[in-house]
Amino acid sequence: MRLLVTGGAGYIGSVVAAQLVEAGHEVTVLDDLSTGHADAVPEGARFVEGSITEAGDALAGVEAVLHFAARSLVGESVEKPGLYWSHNLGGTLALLEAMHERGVRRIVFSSTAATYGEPERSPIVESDPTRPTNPYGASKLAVDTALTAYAGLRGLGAVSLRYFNVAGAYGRLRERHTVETHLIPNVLKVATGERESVSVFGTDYPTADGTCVRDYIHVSDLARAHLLALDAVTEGQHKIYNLGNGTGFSVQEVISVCREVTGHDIPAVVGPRRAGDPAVLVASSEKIQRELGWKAERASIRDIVADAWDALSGE
Ligand SMILES: NC(=O)c1ccc[n+]([C@@H]2O[C@H](COP(=O)([O-])OP(=O)(O)OC[C@H]3O[C@@H](n4cnc5c(N)ncnc54)[C@H](O)[C@@H]3O)[C@@H](O)[C@H]2O)c1
Ligand SMILES: O=c1ccn([C@@H]2O[C@H](COP(=O)(O)OP(=O)(O)O[C@H]3O[C@H](CO)[C@H](O)[C@H](O)[C@H]3O)[C@@H](O)[C@H]2O)c(=O)[nH]1
Repeated sequence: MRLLVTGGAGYIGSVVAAQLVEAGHEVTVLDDLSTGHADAVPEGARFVEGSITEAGDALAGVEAVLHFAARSLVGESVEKPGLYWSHNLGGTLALLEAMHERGVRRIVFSSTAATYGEPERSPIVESDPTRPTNPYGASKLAVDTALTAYAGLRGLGAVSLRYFNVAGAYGRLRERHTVETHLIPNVLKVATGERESVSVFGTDYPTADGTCVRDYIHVSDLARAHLLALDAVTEGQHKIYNLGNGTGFSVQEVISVCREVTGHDIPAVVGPRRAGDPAVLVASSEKIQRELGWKAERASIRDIVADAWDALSGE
């Protein structure tokens, strides 16, 4: 298929773009490089530098869009909510209008566990309440709502994938955020000497060791789900799937695995809680397994950390 990948110079979008090229698709990447890197765009993909608000020309001849471009820092979204509403919701609405004008009727969208907010139960299923606790999650939920409306009103075919904690690397493609907030890359940067220690944000949560529990999914397994989602897009329907491994690991457990993998003692400094962090976020991915046949191949936390470490330390 002829595909447009927005945000394809970013961490997850570049891995999906690479897998799409490998599968024989004709890929155009549209990215404004606000947080991405031009050298992450895979060989074999066409690169257009620009914003999703001006997607017109990049959509020529395109059959489906995979939409990753977004602002995605929870803390920044609390400080600058307008930026998140305008980029994530406003930008996506502009993209949807441009798609409509060009007759592009299929989209796969990067949604997030942050749409659920503080969960009532674990693991989280797709029918659970969505009560986001920050503008980032709220803006992503608003896009999900818009996709449902466009499917009903205009016959758009949409699949939203609600990622939990994405980690690991795909060959050389790894997390390279200038402002890095995610746990695993920050812990590994201690092992490379880029940071002196890692902060543990709170040890008084109602979990076994007092630190937050998250569901880490390998970026390669996550990317593969997008290829399945693309095949599952049905015009007039909006389908939503969680994507995680169904197993939670605490911050302390992740740091221990990073110590084992790197052989570095990785000093950890206990600090206060980070605002807005739920204690436990674990996905039920039973729906995508049942309906699309998705199955994780690199589910172990050790493999996830080892691949991230190989990519980082190999540079
Ligand atoms: N990393 C995670 O754990 C995680 C979890 C849940 C959801 N997500 C979602 O997955 C998607 C990708 O996340 P990521 O971690 O790869 O982030 P990233 O910052 O590495 O990638 C985002 C890319 O989008 C580009 N971009 C941003 N705004 C743009 C715009 N207006 N026009 C064109 N390009 C633009 C950036 O330059 C960047 O290359 C995001 O939508 C994010 O909200 C990520
Ligand atoms: O230096 C750090 C970084 C993180 N943490 C902790 O590690 C856990 C994981 O934090 P991340 O920042 O790696 O990931 P989040 O769970 O905050 O965020 C992820 O899940 C969110 C859903 O709530 C969004 O989807 C978001 O895009 C996605 O990255 C959290 O308990 C956090 O407090 C630390 O202790 N120290």
